Amino acid sequence: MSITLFKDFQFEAAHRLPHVPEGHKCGRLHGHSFMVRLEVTGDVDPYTGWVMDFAELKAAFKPVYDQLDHHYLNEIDGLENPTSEVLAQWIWQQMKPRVPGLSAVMVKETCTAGCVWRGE
Ligand SMILES: Nc1nc2c(c(=O)[nH]1)N=C([C@H](O)[C@H](O)COP(=O)(O)OP(=O)(O)OP(=O)(O)O)CN2
Ligand SMILES: [Zn+2]
Repeated sequence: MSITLFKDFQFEAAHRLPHVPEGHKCGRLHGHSFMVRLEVTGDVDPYTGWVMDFAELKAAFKPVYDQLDHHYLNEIDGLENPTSEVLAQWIWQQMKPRVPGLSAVMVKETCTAGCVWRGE
């Protein structure tokens, strides 16, 4: 039985979007409490009753979290234009080798805005 689990993370970071039109508010340096949701899809182990331990997923995300939390995203390799869309794909690239069952990465910049990357 295949099922999708998720775990949410929050980190604080600053960014600016260098390719927005002149005068756009997001061209200025500002910060967000970013929310990241990692989804993992797989079979439920009949003995443990889970796809994977949430704690294992948290441990796998820790090195990525440490790169992002309280950092200026534009200074990170691959995040020179740190839109939600770019960040979701970047997190996917970091996490997929660590978590083969990864099926989606959601990034929310605010309570009302974000995106979901489901890989290729
Ligand atoms: N498709 C995208 N559009 C925008 C992104 C993005 O990453 N992808 N990012 C931004 C800015 O980072 C901005 O900080 C967030 O945008 P917005 O939702 O407009 O922010 P507000 O909190 O001000 O939203 P309101 O609902 O108007 O209060 C912009 N666009
Ligand atoms: Zn922003």
